[in-house]
Amino acid sequence: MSNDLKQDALDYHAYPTPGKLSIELSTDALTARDLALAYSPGVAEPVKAIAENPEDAYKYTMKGNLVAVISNGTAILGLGNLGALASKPVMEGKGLLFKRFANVDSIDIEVDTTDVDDFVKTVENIAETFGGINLEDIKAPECFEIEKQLIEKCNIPVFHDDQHGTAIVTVAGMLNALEIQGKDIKTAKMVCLGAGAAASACSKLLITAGMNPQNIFMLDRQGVIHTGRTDLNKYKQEFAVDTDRRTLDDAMEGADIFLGLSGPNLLTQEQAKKMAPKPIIFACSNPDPEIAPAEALAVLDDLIMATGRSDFPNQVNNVLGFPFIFRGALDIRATRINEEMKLAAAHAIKDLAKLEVPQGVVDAYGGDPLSYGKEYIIPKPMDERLLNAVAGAVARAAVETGVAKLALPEKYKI
Ligand SMILES: O=C([O-])CC(=O)C(=O)O
Ligand SMILES: [Mg+2]
Repeated sequence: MSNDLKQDALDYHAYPTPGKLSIELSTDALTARDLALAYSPGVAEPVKAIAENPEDAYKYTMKGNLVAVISNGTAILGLGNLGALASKPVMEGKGLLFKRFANVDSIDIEVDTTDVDDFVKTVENIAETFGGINLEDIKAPECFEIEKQLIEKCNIPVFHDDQHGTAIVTVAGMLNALEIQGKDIKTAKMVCLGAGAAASACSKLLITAGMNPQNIFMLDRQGVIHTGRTDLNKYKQEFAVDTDRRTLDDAMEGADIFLGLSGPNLLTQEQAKKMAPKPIIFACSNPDPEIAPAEALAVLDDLIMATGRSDFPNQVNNVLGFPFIFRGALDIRATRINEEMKLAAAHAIKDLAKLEVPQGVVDAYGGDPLSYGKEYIIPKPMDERLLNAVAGAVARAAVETGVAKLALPEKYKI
């Protein structure tokens, strides 16, 4: 990152007040009567109503539009385990995006423990406060167990964004990239660098979308995950393939797709050059990709290149997913976010990229024309159509699969 950007980023967080969020009142609190209603004695009435009927919490409190963004800081972006407190700017950032793009209120909670049971117990005990729980930047493999247990214990949606948000957006962008390059997902060969939360979820959703598991070479720090390895946990074992390829160099030979969900600068130009014609590189490590777009494009002129960043074309980042997915889930009071809802979100994002781009979006991104193609495989986060398209798709899928407690709102009917 340039020194300018670094200092501007620190200033952005420091001024005009520290951090990126604040809490506003949503009712009048001007008169003595207002206070008598808002607090003692009036507050006793909603208390009694909720005690009698817990669903009334949605009617009388902010629960229904409130998401908790919860992390323990063990996998902050692609930066690694920097602790709970250091994750707070990212979690506040997710809150900013929730509010800015989908008018979802959120509060970040940094839980200072690396113990799975401790983490689950903490979240379970506070879950009722919220309409949904967005787990963020928790390292694998703990994140898998944490999410599984919390989904079982909570009757509100629990969603690990780095797994499913990233997977939904990746599948959306990948289907379009494959189409533009004239490749078939059923035969495309992919190298997935990284074997953490995002890598595992992206690979699974790509398999659901048609990719052949035998065509995926996943690599962790030890190299290709293959059936001969004895050091694999059960989550990595799912991706073990019978191959004699061992290193990233071996794996890249003839690959159609490179999907990076690992760390900065781990793919060289020499390795990129080994790919098949018309390759696709999604270098999604944040903030610094596995290979810089300029470096990759310098050696592969027929490449489709995407990163997780907003300052390059093709931003494949979970910001295109989580605000709208929760909007849809909250609007029909979903009890969970199931596979059908995830796939519906991916297809909604994919399809939106093919529509003409409104001038407001073009202007917001510097004025250069944007149309479906190599440098525009996925909509821009500023595209206001995402809200209705993705939230609506999620809400409809929830109703169809029987996990919605409310009827489909008029605005989502098609
Ligand atoms: O915050 C972002 O830009 C995307 C994300 O969830 C991550 O990298 O962990
Ligand atoms: Mg994250």
